[in-house]
Amino acid sequence: MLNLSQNGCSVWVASSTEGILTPTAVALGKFDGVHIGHKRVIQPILPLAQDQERREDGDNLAEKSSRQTANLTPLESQKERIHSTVVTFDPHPQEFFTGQPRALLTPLDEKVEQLRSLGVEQLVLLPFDKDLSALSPQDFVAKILVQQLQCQQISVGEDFCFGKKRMGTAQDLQTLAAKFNIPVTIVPIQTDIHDLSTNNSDINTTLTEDNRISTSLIRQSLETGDIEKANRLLGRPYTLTGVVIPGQKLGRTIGFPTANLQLPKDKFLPRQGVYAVQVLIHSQNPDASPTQNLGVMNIGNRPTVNGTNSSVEVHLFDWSDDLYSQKLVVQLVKFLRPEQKFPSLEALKTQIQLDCTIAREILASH
Ligand SMILES: Cc1cc2nc3c(=O)[nH]c(=O)nc-3n(C[C@H](O)[C@H](O)[C@H](O)COP(=O)(O)O)c2cc1C
Ligand SMILES: Nc1ncnc2c1ncn2[C@@H]1O[C@H](COP(=O)(O)OP(=O)(O)O)[C@@H](O)[C@H]1O
Repeated sequence: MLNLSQNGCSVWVASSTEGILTPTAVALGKFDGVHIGHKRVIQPILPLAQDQERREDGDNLAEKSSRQTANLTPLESQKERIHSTVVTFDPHPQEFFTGQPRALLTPLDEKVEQLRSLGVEQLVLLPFDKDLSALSPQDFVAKILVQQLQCQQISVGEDFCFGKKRMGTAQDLQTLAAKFNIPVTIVPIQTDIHDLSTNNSDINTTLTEDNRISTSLIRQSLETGDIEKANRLLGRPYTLTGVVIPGQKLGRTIGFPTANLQLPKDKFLPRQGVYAVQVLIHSQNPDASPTQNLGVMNIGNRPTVNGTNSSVEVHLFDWSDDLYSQKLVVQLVKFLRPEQKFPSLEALKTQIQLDCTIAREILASH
């Protein structure tokens, strides 16, 4: 069990159901990206929403809460607090079945940070293995949700599937959980309204799977460099978070020092090329607030200097201090151009100067 905390708030992260905070209100899913559709699924289990549901649920809930708090000392009633819990699978089920490592929009640390900012108290990573994948929907509900998680409330997306061969649907979950008096909220799939209102006049052709807000639609947008769309679907900027490591020390010789980022191995990278970015610099002092800066980023192999490996590097505007070992959170704003092989360092330098001018304009009006 890990307690990852920041700014005084923390998320309990458990890699099994042992020793977790119970009872729980559970949002179930993979939640890669924690996009706006995911947030709608998580929202009903947050403490405020739980209170509201309790108020709205009249007699039924009055009876339930008196059952929970009757004859309890304040400490005991605190123990009975329902803990908002996101339950997900590790590894990603697709990785388990294909054996192929899967790049993620939000590797663990980023997912925890997003959940923390939403007010989620606990993240349980169910080890996705042969045993878990073989559980029937009935057993999943009885053993995992009821017995181990002591679940009192559940929220899932409309397309949620669970149990052996993904046999159980969200409706099945509702029916099975009802036998244990556990209410299940089924959240409708969200669509990208921007595309519906701007792209097409024929509404029937646009109300397709293509407009569903999903992790794969965000991945596609990032792959094509459509950062505006990815950010819209995420409800926040797509970010690359890493620690600054040394590079070839060439940047400073052309007047554009670049902080090279070491990213988690499983981080999903957007299209290679140059971007306008906003950057949060976290100093090593955990109590200090991050500083916000603007800059340009290149993702690629640096063919001009015969680079062999892919790198992610950021040049910050109006900055000249050392950044080695610091944590940067780079927020992508706009894709500017693909990476190119220039005939000389001088030609590369001229192009980077132009990139900076364009990026400054974009970021100023952002
Ligand atoms: C805004 C920006 C654009 C870049 N564009 C290219 C490019 O088109 N082609 C290329 O080979 N390298 C490009 N680079 C990478 C440079 O080659 C790299 O920053 C330089 O070699 C310094 O590397 P170092 O940090 O290892 O010293 C770009 C870097 C930045 C910051
Ligand atoms: N404006 C800036 N943007 C990015 N890094 C900067 C800047 N000014 C100073 N630095 C520092 O210089 C380093 C980059 O210089 P560079 O010559 O490109 O070396 P390296 O190849 O090690 O990245 C960064 O890691 C950081 O410590």
